Amino acid sequence: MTPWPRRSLEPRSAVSGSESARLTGEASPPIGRLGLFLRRQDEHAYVHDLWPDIAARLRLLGLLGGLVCLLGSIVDWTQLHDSPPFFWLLAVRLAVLALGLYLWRVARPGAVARPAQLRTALILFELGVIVALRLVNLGYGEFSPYQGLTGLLIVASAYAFVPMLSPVNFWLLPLGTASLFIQAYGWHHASWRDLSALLVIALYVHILGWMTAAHNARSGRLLWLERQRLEKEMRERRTAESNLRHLFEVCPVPLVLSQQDNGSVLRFNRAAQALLDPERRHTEPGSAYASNFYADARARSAVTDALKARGEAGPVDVRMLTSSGNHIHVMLAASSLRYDNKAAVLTSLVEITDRKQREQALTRMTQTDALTGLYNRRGFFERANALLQSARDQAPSLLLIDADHFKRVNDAHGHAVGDTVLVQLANRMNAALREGDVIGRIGGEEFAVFLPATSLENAYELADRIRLSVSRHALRIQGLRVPMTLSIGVTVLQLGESTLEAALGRADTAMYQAKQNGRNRVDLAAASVL
Ligand SMILES: Nc1nc2c(ncn2[C@@H]2O[C@H](COP(=O)(O)OP(=O)(O)OP(=O)(O)O)[C@@H](O)[C@H]2O)c(=O)[nH]1
Repeated sequence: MTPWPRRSLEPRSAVSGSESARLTGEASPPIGRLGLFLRRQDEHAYVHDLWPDIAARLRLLGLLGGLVCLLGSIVDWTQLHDSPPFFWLLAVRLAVLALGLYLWRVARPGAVARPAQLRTALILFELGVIVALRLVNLGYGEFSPYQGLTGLLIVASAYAFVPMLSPVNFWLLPLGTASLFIQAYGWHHASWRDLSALLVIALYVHILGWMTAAHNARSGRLLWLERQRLEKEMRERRTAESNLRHLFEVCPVPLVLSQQDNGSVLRFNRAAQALLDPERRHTEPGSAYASNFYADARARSAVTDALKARGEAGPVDVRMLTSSGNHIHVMLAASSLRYDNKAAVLTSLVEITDRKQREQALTRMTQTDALTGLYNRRGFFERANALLQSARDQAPSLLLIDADHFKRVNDAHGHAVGDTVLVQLANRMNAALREGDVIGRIGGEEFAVFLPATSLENAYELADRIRLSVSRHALRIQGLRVPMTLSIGVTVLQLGESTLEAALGRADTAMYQAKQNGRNRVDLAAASVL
């Protein structure tokens, strides 16, 4: 007999709410004292669902029980030979076999699950066995304690083995034993001495049997409810997952799901595929890496660092590279999550290339001198100050260049020619510069040049080259020969100087000094020694 936890030995009040609800969620069907569902439709669903197991046990019971009952005829023969009681007992045993076969048929392999029919067939078979046992006692015309013990053994196996499908199954077993005692005492006049020992065993078998059967019935039903709940949860989870997957796919915002550890792309949604991989080169999971799509490694590591530190990054504007090699601008936001039990990153992208280009065009406009195409004053200071902040090992130098007697050009040839002179001067200066130098027109006929990592000596040489390139070859404008000269002030910045202002003041003084000293000159700022 199966052991069970101590608390289940005590008869229970109906576990309608608490336990089954705790195990199976709010709306669990109530279970009664006998471990059966209180509602018929719940019992029906339970048997229907566990049909293969329940039917297998009952068809074995029907077939074996019926055959064993028939085999009892051999014992009848040894007792009764070919007397009339032998034949009517044979008829009774055949009837029990028929009921057993009926139970087998209802529960046969492949049969349609019919819980109500199965319940009836089981009750009929049990009734048949009880009636047959009583008639055997009657046919033998005597009562022996061995017959009583055999009956109790059958009862004990029934409690342990037969699945209880209705309260009738519980009541029939003690009813069968009670009928045995009534028959033994009332019909066969058995002595109380013989019956008392059997009565103690019978009470023990029935009390233990009821508890075992009720415990088994309850455990089976609770397990079934738990399984139902889990299956429901799984179904709901699968539905939620499929909805999410669908939403992910059709979401108009480009979304990329990637592994956090190596950046391997697990999935693009349609919009992200169209944006980052228009030629659909990476349709298989793992065939692309998120890092491939960043145009700027620094932006990529900023996003990665933020994800590691806070679990999310952005929104931030990032330049990206599509799989076809085009640069695009996106506003990127990313957050860490778990996917397939691994750390993953969901990145959303909003393309802002047009906006960015408009912004850049606008910025260029506000930073550019419309006449010469050089930086204007604002643009020059923004660019040069940015370079100044990043100056590390060698200090930069600054030139301030002013056209000499420019007013005379305007006066002599008109403003339009003056404009062209400014453009040609800008071109000549530009031609003398290296890549990385920054030149701007910061006043009417005044230019500034920022020379990153340039010594005063080199800056002086460059300034003089510029001066000579203008003074040695007069400008030619619409057939006019316009000789021009430049006065240039030169200064070097100190490492650690945070703005250009002081340096510009020094260069301006040096340039003014050059004017004073006769123009067409390069002068160094005071305290600057070559
Ligand atoms: N054509 C033209 N002239 C300009 C522009 N901006 C400023 N100017 C003129 O440049 C001249 C500057 O004259 P000044 O400040 O007296 O200087 P300068 O004649 O070059 O004499 P010094 O600087 O002392 O050598 C003025 O006549 C301005 O009108 C411009 O964009 N186009």
